[in-house]
Amino acid sequence: MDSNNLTQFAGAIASGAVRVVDLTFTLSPDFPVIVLPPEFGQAAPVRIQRISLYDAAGPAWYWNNLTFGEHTGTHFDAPIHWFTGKDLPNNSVDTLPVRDMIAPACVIDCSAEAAQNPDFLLTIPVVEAWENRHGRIPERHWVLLRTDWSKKGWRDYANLKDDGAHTPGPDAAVMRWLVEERGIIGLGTETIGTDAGQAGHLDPPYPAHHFLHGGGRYGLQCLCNLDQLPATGAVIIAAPLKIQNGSGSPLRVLALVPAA
Ligand SMILES: O=C(O)C(=O)c1ccccc1S
Ligand SMILES: [Mn+2]
Repeated sequence: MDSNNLTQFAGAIASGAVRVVDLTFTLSPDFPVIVLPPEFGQAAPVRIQRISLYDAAGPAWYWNNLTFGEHTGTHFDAPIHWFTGKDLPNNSVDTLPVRDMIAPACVIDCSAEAAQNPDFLLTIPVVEAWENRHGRIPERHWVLLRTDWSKKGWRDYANLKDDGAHTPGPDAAVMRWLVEERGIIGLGTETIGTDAGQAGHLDPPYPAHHFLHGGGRYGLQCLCNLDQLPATGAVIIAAPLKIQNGSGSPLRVLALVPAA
């Protein structure tokens, strides 16, 4: 692509000919974070501690100290996050190839199924039916699972019951298939994890994490506004913080969408 095309692309964004859709929740102490069984370590809650607000602590400036877990809010999972990806090269947020931070996306709308069943699992037949309509999922594409879960409001977001969270996600067979047969770059979900809330009972447990990160692929969680994206044609910008040896990070996720 020559520099002229890139400049024209920037012009298309400025003119609105290419829409920029924000797929990110506001990072807030009020946003729910994943709750693991009590015997395990937990994500630190988001804390925003004011240092000064144009006051005696800082007469001309406003700033804060931030505390948060790598896996809080709308965030990115790197392969090092899971044991299956722990020995892969360039597997942390500070070492993964920057070219992987911009990639096209396929959006699979399972909002009706998730509305009927909070434990809905995406399967190979559901994806094959999507491919019959929209074409085969190309390599190095994100698969974004639209469930409209992000519209539930923060209070009901985790949908925690006595036996853990009940939220939709992929089954094990489709995760192995998407990584090994379709070569996706990663899976994005609206829910708190790329895995279903009850994924600990699947085989292998947490199959999205298992196969994505074992295959050197990535996860995006707590996305919103997927209903504003076309089934194909959007390009995702997802650049995690460059945290030393980081397993993931909160980030801004943007979708570039050709104006209709
Ligand atoms: O990656 C995550 O945020 C996530 O969902 C997770 C984090 C840690 C342990 C298990 C899971 S399942
Ligand atoms: Mn995560």
